[in-house]
Amino acid sequence: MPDEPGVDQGDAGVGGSRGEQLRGFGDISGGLYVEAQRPQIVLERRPGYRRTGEDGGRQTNSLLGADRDGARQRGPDAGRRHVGRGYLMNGSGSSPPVYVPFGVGRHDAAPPAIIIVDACLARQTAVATAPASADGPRRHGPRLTDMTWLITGGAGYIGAHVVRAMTGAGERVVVLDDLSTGIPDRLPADVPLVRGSAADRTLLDRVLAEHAVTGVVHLAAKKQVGESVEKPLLYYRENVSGLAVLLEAVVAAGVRRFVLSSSAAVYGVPDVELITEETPCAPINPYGETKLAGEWLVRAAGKAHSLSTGCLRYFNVAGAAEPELSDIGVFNVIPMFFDRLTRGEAPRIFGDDYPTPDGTCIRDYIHVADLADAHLAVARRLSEQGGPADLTVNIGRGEGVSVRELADLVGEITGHHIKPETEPRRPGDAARAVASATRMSEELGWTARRGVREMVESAWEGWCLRHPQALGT
Ligand SMILES: O=c1ccn([C@@H]2O[C@H](COP(=O)(O)OP(=O)(O)O[C@H]3O[C@H](CO)[C@H](O)[C@H](O)[C@H]3O)[C@@H](O)[C@H]2O)c(=O)[nH]1
Repeated sequence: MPDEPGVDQGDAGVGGSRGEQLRGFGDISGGLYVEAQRPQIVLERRPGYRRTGEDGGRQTNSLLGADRDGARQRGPDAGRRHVGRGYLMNGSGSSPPVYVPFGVGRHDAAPPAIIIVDACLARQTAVATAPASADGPRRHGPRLTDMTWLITGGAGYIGAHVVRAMTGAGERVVVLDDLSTGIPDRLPADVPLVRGSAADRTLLDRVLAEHAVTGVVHLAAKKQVGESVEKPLLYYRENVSGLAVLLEAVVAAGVRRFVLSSSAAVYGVPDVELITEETPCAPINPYGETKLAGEWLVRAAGKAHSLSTGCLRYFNVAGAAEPELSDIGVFNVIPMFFDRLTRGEAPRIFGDDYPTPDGTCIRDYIHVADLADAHLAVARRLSEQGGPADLTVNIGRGEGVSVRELADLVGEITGHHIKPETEPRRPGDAARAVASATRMSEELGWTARRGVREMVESAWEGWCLRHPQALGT
């Protein structure tokens, strides 16, 4: 094993059968068990993770995450970084690389850790500390989940909130984002970011293996309705063909959980009070079509390849958990109102002759932080043994708000009381699109906690951060 600057080396036991010991790196082909005598094979001295792709180059023969000196740290971080996990790679050159996902307890506890590895795919499926020895009880390390989630599009507006929710709940994540609209600064410093396309098979193979990914949350996609009408081929390529490439990589890597970001756009313009997951899907634009085709693809792949899948149909997403994470696009009604007000212009209401109480369209707005929590709930459900293999859920609040009501609230919160102007209807708008959110609450116990006021307030804070002039106009 070559020395790397700043990297400590230890002993590894890698066995062709349980208990057989080798030193350093070994070939585990055919072996069911890997037993690490001193789990800290190679630890980065600096805390946090190395980044790949963007600035880190290839990672070989290194563990991710732990800072060996962390045990002696004081303060809030003390002891927190002692979960060593990562992978070993057989880099002999004579045989294909074998990746051994690797998880251990606190290194100061140093119990021999038994890592059970799937024989075919060398994928970690469980970690347990060794039984108590004769010289006293062993200290058990922290329970480790065996999941690492790849979040594609994790540097985007919604993706960054998903990253925040999942890492906040103790999940291990890695982000893949081409940064076409994503912003690296949205991510916590210790979340690995790989820059690249979620449809790049070579990159995907590497990332899935190097990070020992066990589940994928796929958010990277094109998402503008109008653009999809002008560029349907681009939307089908990105949202459908690209998804097929990702699923091929996922299946080949033996990843078993897949969560897809879908949209209420799959329903089209149904004439119902509440849209349930059983409401027929009839998208009216290429964006909605690609989301529906993506769902089909995911479910079919799930059935054929034993993938547990979840498709989340988002309704109208708004707000921000922190101002820095807010949406920078001006494609939806709330930022479009802010934009007009900031320029001293009247917000526009597209149509006030709909068959609704005040004549304007009704939508179901969902706070992005609630939406992110819903991803966590679905991801965890898929991780549970016996969880549904195929879950399709609306993510909304089940409450409608009209455009006029929203305009009034925006005026109140921003202090910009410019009377909205009414314009002709916008083609393709449904009079009403409100979710039935009962499946999420009944099956997963998830319900949205934040209301529309909180969405507008937090969105406004984020807007003012980027448009300070909005406060002065
Ligand atoms: O300046 C504006 C902007 C929008 N609207 C109205 O506000 C409502 C919401 O419009 P958005 O563009 O914010 O959202 P949509 O409901 O059209 O679409 C959103 O929800 C869809 C799912 O139904 C898709 O997910 C889509 O990507 C997402 O933007 C619509 O009635 C629209 O006509 C206005 O009156 N004035």
